Amino acid sequence: MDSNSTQIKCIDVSVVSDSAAISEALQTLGFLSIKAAGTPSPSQIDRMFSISEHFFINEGTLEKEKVSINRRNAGWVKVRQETLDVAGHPKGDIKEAFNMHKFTSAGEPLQPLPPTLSQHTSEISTFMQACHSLCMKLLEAFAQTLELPRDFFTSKHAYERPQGTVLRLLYYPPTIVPSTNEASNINNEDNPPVDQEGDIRAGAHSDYGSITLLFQKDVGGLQILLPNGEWLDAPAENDAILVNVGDSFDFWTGGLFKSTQHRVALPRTAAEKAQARYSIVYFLHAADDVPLSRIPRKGLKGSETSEITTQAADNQSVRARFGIDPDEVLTSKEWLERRLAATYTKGRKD
Ligand SMILES: O=C(O)CCC(=O)C(=O)O
Ligand SMILES: [Fe+2]
Repeated sequence: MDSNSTQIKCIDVSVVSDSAAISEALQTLGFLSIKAAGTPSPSQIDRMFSISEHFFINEGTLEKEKVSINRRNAGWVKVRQETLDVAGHPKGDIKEAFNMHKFTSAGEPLQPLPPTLSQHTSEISTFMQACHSLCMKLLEAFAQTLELPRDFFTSKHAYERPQGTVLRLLYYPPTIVPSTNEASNINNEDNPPVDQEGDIRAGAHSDYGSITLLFQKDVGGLQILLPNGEWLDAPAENDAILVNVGDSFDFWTGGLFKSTQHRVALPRTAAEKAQARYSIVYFLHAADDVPLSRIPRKGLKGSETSEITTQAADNQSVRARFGIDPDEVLTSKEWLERRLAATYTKGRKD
């Protein structure tokens, strides 16, 4: 195990009751890695990567454009359409994405899907439900960690309540044309070619919801911002699911659980530049009307005992980073809409 994997706390989901380990991970890095999750199973994850690759490589641009990203955050995102770090990388992320809202409990999609995805609705639906159950297990463990009732967080995320939860397929194209080693002018003539110095695959950001499950395959690039300002390279481990908490937990816990910034760097060596990167993300969001208000402080184990932790938490909290007044309470939906409006500077469909 290299030093970077040791910095990311690894827990076995069957012992998810190890609340001390979870608590420490969420209060320091905001990320943890889980192995042996059981569900989604390794074969389900593999299948989702195949489905994703088939969509990004074989689906025609016309079909993709028909399902272009809309204001409900569903659909296809083209290269440079989303700008996660507007200040640092304003030309837009070098990635494509496809966002799917949760399907109905009967497995029906609630948005139009392109042909390469609509032939797999049943597998996609099962995968989403597996991701959701894993998130519910984690939410129960988080509640336990905070000495709150077991269903304190799960009740805010019931599968049938309207919410911003999405399954996102991500494709980061190669940044050079392997045969010529020239910068590739990625699938989109109106875009400038990739600039090795000034571009990024995904700009620095924190996630907006409650829990993020990240599935990676073979190719690294994810970097996590450490408290000392350095970027930690997160290894791409095919058999691990990387879990991080998003802004909602930061709001709920007053910054005690970290919604840590992260980014996906451009590949560095010629061999890496010629490679595409695929990842799959499940973004869990609380139901639309759930307020992102501070949860009872007595539940925040550690917050009274360590003043330093609390101060550090407050300084880096989402409220502090975005200059949000301590009295302003947003709902889960309002926060999501505010963040999306800031990052889709080039527009979305209605
Ligand atoms: O692709 C990845 O590894 C991370 C993507 C990410 O952070 C995001 O989409 O929020
Ligand atoms: Fe993210």
